[in-house]
Amino acid sequence: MTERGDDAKPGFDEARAIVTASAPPPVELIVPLADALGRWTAADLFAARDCPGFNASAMDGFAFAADATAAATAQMPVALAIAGEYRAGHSSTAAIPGAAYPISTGARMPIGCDTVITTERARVIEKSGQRFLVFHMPETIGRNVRCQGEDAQVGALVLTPGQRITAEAIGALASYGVSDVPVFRSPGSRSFRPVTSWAGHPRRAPFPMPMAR
Ligand SMILES: Nc1nc2c(c(=O)[nH]1)N[C@H]1C(S)=C(S)[C@@H](COP(=O)(O)OP(=O)(O)OC[C@H]3O[C@@H](n4cnc5c(N)ncnc54)[C@H](O)[C@@H]3O)O[C@H]1N2
Ligand code: MOO
Repeated sequence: MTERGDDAKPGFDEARAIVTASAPPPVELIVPLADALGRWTAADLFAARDCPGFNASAMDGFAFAADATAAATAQMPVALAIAGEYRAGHSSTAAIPGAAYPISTGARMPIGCDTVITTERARVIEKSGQRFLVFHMPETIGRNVRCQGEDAQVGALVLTPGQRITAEAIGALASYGVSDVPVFRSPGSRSFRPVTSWAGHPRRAPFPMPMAR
């Protein structure tokens, strides 16, 4: 930083040293996540749960086990009987082997299903009142599925001390089940002692600061 060249006033580094020396050590607080925006972390933060918390569909479509489509060709298509239904909020139950399930974005995958085809790509036929999902080629396993813990696993280190809690961090912490956040109390004007030897002129810290919160 440039020095001011004015003997009556300290240069930047000296001024900073004076202010730093007059500041008390930072105070740690635990605040609810909703009050953490803009603060600085005071400790390591760990994911409190897996994110996603369960295997979920990333698309509206049909869930099935990709294995069941392995033999599909244009000449010998594979037809999976459409059963049940999985909507967001439903619990997961065991799939009938070889069946396909209508599923919505965010819904839990049926146990035993590992792949989702979107409604747009799905070819559905009906025979004698039963609907079938038809494949003319094998489907890639894992497509359109968000796996439990793929963003963060419970216990994963999410933030280290001294990091600014941004809006993005708030969203991530909420997803990871973190509800209370260790932060440093924001400095307030009352945190600083008056500076009494400022080139002989009693002064206070020369800039306005927010009150402690
Ligand atoms: N077969 C396909 N599936 C999906 C596709 C696709 O192209 N084909 N796109 C995927 C993508 S990308 C996304 S993103 C998701 C979107 O699904 P969501 O369920 O997340 O979103 P919506 O259907 O729009 O539902 C949102 C729902 O929330 C209501 N809303 C909006 N704001 C608020 C608020 N502040 N508080 C409460 N509720 C709110 C809104 O009215 C809607 O009802 O789909 C993939 N799947
Ligand atoms: O419309 Mo989306 O791309 O997952 O947010």
